[in-house]
Amino acid sequence: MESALSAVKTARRLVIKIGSALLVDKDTRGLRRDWLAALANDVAALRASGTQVILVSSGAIAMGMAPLGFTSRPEKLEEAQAAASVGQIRLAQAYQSLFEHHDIVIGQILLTIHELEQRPAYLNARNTVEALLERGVIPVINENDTVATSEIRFGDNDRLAARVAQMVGADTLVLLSDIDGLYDSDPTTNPNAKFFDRVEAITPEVEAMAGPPSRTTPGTGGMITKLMAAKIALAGGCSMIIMNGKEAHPIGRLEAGERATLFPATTDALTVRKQWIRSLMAPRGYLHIDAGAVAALKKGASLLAAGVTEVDGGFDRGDLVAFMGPDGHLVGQGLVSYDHIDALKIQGRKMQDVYDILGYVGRSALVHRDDLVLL
Ligand SMILES: Nc1ncnc2c1ncn2[C@@H]1O[C@H](COP(=O)(O)OP(=O)(O)O)[C@@H](O)[C@H]1O
Ligand SMILES: N[C@@H](CCC(=O)OP(=O)(O)O)C(=O)O
Repeated sequence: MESALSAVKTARRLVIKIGSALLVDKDTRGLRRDWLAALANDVAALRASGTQVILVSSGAIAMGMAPLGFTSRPEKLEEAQAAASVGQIRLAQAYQSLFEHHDIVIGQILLTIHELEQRPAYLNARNTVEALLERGVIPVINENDTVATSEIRFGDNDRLAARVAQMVGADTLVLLSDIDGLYDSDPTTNPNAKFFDRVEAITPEVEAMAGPPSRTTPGTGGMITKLMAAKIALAGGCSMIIMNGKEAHPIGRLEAGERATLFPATTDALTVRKQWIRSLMAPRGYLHIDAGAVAALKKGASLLAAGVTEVDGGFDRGDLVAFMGPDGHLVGQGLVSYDHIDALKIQGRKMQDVYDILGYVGRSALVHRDDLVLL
């Protein structure tokens, strides 16, 4: 049976969420520099073993409090946003300088719900993460607190991390928290609370264990937002782990047998994605493809522009298009990487020519193999 450790060890793509309470000392309000340096070590080890790591880091508001003279987390949105503005730049600086010691280049991405829910912003964000990972860069993601208004704000980074995990098709999401996992009631108030090392489903009974959101600690979410995150992650085919990250080297500690709560996914991210693509019913366009392309798709390849003989319809990048074989039959469908104007220009052409034709290099295939299904 999958354990929290194997969910980390076998992940090709791992999202690690770092809560505010870990990064910022609750008494001094300063950065826990040694802790972050040790985390950089863990991330370097994961990367060396071939795991792609994406970090979702809170801490902007907490880091901006001391410089602005706030002694508690500001209640007013504009004050929290001012703190985030001051704190985020410090946070990024800290990541940059501490990860540099391990020859790790980091890239900052600040997201709002908009980018996670609306195409083509979603596709741009996803492609940026892909481009960073291809180059060995560790993306460090936070909510863009300074522009997100209250109605469209996550506020906690648990759900943001789960949406990111879903967006990048991560296998496992690790929430590093100030608590080692889920108990049947809040263990900070009930010393007899029972710990779970595995939760198969987020039932109403499980949700009732989490209690209301916390507002007292440097973090914001409490256990309930972690369970909401688990629902999002599991729906995306991503397993989730809650573990205590307070002590240095949390990932190393997991390897040494430290306990954690695992929410195991019952399916993988790619299967979920393919099921979703299969369920889509309204193509915005048609790509007529030759016999060679049909054979390549059957072997699991991406659809290259070279195999396309005709482009029909007015579609945008990311829209659903259907593939028609040489005999006029429906072969499959997928999410296209170019809009119809550019697709028309590159149809039948080799990918090497795409730059000359379009003046930019898009994704290497017209429809990537992860974005298509045969019907
Ligand atoms: N059933 C529960 N199991 C574990 N923790 C719980 C539970 N109910 C409430 N909590 C509280 O949730 C807190 C974790 O949330 P939070 O402080 O927001 O963490 P983070 O900063 O990692 O986002 C714990 O410290 C604990 O007080
Ligand atoms: N984006 C906010 C995150 C808010 C926050 O503290 O989230 P969490 O650590 O999930 O409780 C920040 O950087 O301050």
